[in-house]
Amino acid sequence: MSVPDFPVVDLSPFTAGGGGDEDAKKKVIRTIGDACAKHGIFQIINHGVPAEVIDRHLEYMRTFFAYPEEEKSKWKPKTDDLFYAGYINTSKVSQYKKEEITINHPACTYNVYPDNPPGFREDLLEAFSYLSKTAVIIEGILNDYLGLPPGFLKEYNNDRRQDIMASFHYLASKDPDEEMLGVIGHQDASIVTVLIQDGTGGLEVFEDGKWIEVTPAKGALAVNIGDPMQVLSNGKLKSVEHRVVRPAGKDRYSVVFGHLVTIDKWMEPLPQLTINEAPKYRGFTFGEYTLKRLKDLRDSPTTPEAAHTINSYAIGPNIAEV
Ligand SMILES: O=C(O)CCC(=O)C(=O)O
Ligand SMILES: [Fe+2]
Repeated sequence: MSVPDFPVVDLSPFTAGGGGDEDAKKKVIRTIGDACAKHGIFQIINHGVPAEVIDRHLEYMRTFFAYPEEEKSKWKPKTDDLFYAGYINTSKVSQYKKEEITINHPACTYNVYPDNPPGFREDLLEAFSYLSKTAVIIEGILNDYLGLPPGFLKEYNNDRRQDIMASFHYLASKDPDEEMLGVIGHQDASIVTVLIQDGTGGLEVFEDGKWIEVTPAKGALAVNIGDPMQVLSNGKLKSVEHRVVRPAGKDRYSVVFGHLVTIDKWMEPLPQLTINEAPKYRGFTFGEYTLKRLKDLRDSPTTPEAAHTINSYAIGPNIAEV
């Protein structure tokens, strides 16, 4: 089921040469902020990432993922650490029928870049750079929506080295009885996630007790709020629960850009936003939260309650329902 009211926002007041008029900018801030408060997700057009860059990256992905396993496996992660980059086929190690190539910020020492197809490395870095710029714009918009001092979030989150981009290939399901989920329901560890979806569909969010499809709008990127933003905003912005259902008989390609904070960062509801209301979360480091989540990913907790989420830091009852 799809819902028409996840807004598709025209970001051009912020991307078309930067000289957008103030009223147009205010309108965008209000629409995006309200969407994040209500749904935690929206789509953007005129987002500053050229269509050629998106198409080229998707084309590179199709070529790369069509290679035999032994070729792709040349670009496996360098280490067995919880933090990794490179090629992984998750369908080999879990029920998730997808494969992925992940790069972290170019400054990251454990990045692995495929040489094949030629130019893929440059393409990955180009896509990373564009998606990062879009994420920074969205962070600034949320800063203003929350009434924070100009540039406050940019200053707070001024180290980009933990940012990550994962390019996914979801394998088409063939058997009607096969598990259809590509990614189970979860909330992201990002401040914001910027997502390229091909036209296939399959992204769903959990709202009002049901799963609702986020139908890809033409030329649009999807953007969702992650846990750290829900904590910093004291629950004003919603870290949306979402999942991916593999469309029957069709391969799906998507690119997930996580605009993160560094692991040393202290997370708690911002003082500016807890003047008139009590904090809903206790403080924690991003590192502690991330390590516990990555362990969950590896060890698959047997019940949803056992999984590490921001609710583990909630103060007071029923905080899950913000
Ligand atoms: O592939 C997608 O569309 C989204 C995947 C996702 O939610 C994630 O990797 O966090
Ligand atoms: Fe996600």
